[in-house]
Amino acid sequence: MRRSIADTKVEVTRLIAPHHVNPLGTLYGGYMLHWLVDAGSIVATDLAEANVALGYLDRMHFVEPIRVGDIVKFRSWVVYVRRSSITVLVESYVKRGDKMPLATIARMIFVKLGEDGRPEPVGAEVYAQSEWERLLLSHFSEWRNSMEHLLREERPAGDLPTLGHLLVMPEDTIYGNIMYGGKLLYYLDQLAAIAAMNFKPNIYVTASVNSINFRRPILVGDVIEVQADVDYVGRTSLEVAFKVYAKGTRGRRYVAGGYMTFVNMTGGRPTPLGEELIKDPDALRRKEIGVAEAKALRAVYYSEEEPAYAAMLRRS
Ligand SMILES: CC(=O)SCCNC(=O)CCNC(=O)[C@H](O)C(C)(C)COP(=O)(O)OP(=O)(O)OC[C@H]1O[C@@H](n2cnc3c(N)ncnc32)[C@H](O)[C@@H]1OP(=O)(O)O
Repeated sequence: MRRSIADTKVEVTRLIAPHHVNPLGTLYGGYMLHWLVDAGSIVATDLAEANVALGYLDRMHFVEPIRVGDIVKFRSWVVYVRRSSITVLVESYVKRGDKMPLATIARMIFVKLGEDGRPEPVGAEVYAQSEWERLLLSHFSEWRNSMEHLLREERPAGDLPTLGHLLVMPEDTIYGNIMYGGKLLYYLDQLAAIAAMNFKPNIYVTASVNSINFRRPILVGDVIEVQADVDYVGRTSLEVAFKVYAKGTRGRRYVAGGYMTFVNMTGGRPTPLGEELIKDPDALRRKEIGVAEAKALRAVYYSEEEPAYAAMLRRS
């Protein structure tokens, strides 16, 4: 089966309710992460016509605050297919009068699963028929093919402080007894924010997820151990590194890991943290890339014709 990238598009719209927002009145990052994974899972499942596993979520930026009563529109596309993996772009936008700025963007890699739960050929491909589709296909094929070493990465040896444990319940799952990636991200956003608050008690908002690798599946009945620590503090932002282990009848195994950036909004706007700290020198590089990308994303808007990401690529 062959479909143009444009033909894979899936749209979902949501209304923001009071229980979705933090004390500042802006949307909790965990809800947004869950909804982005929903939008990505739908478009990947639709193409694969089978179960798909979320394996990797690349830098995901929150570029526009969202408040109660906002209408948020999500659009997702399959932008590249390899043997058994499906690369997906998800964008969300928020209505502001007659304009719709980009609220978030996420790039995800899913893997098609066979009946036995193992990766299986997708059996479908996407092609480009317009200029923006060619731009995205060329960009994402290059990006995806450069990712292999990151997807296979085990976290470096050495533990971070253990922040908490969770028991995986049936309501946390997606297929059979596998924990849903959107639900894990929902919990991780809260736990990483707690790591930030343990470092300094402030009001933090999630600015970005700087990558997360879903290395192994987590099953119902597993106990998840979340380790997290602040590894970088800038003027008003800090990064939390986290590692996730699952413990159960199959022993203790490393299942996921990544980084999230939070901004101190205690003063109602980005507020100095009062001390700078660099535990992980790579965090500086992640921050520079993230800041540049978020700036580029703030300059593009919803367009009926194409993803905002295409406009951003043209400008860069
Ligand atoms: C929708 C959801 O939320 S699902 C629930 C959350 N996600 C999960 O539980 C997934 C946990 N991770 C896993 O189960 C495994 O790491 C998998 C299925 C992603 C990959 O399994 P592996 O045994 O490494 O697969 P294998 O070596 O056969 O490679 C198969 C494909 O997976 C890709 N792959 C391997 N690891 C990853 C990863 N972490 N992220 C994305 N793709 C990956 C490979 O590049 C290969 O792609 P290709 O066929 O297009 O070239």
